[in-house]
Amino acid sequence: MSDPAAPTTQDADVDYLEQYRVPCVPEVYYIPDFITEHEEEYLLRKAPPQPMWRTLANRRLQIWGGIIKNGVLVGQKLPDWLDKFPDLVTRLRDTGAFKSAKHGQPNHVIVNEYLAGQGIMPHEDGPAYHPVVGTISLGSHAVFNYYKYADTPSTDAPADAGRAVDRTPLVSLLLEPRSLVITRSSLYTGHLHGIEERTHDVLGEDGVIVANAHLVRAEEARTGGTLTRATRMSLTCRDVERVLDVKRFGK
Ligand SMILES: O=C(O)CCC(=O)C(=O)O
Ligand SMILES: [Fe+2]
Repeated sequence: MSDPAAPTTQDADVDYLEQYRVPCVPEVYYIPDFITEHEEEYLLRKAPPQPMWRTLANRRLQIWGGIIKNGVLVGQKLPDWLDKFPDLVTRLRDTGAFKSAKHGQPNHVIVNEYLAGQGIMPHEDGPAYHPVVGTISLGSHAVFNYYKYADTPSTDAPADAGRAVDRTPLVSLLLEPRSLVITRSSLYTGHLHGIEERTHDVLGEDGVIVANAHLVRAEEARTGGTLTRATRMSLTCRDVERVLDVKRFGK
């Protein structure tokens, strides 16, 4: 079993993140083995309650931490499997990545599950979130792409409302099982992100050059080769700044 790469509180500073910095991309950090195999197994097989899945055309999802209405989170306590075992919230806080966020740690988690061949269209996430996103991958890898708009953004145009997208990714990252990727940059605001619907990813010169090649476990990212996708579950963890406290109504 691999050890988690999570830091202890005393080394929760910029240096911890620096070693995981993705070169040539502003403020993106890739941390392999952020969670253990045991934790991964628990999260995949036991944790997300079956009745909570919402099935969409190309993935299914659960949303934890509350509902966002008009940019305000109607907050609900995160379940134990996100903040006790595994203690993901504390571990994410201890990376230091959320230091500049209002609550210093995530309060909202989207769980997505993709079968091999499924993905998510290029999109923007909206303004409710502080521009720090922590994404944990479980069960399978994915190639995560950032895209730019094909036109020059006009300052008063609403985000992605009918604007053409340049379908050649600006940057691609390989997200391996048990890894964490932290994005704290303009890549989340003013750009789009997505995952192509594929059963296999060809890496290297004949396929995708990933910007985090030297940080990943898979040799294929450096030497070239094909990775076969399986079912992937992702946890997209964020700090929603504006929270309506409804403790008195809920658990
Ligand atoms: O599965 C992922 O890593 C991406 C999920 C995502 O972009 C979203 O839920 O908005
Ligand atoms: Fe997204």
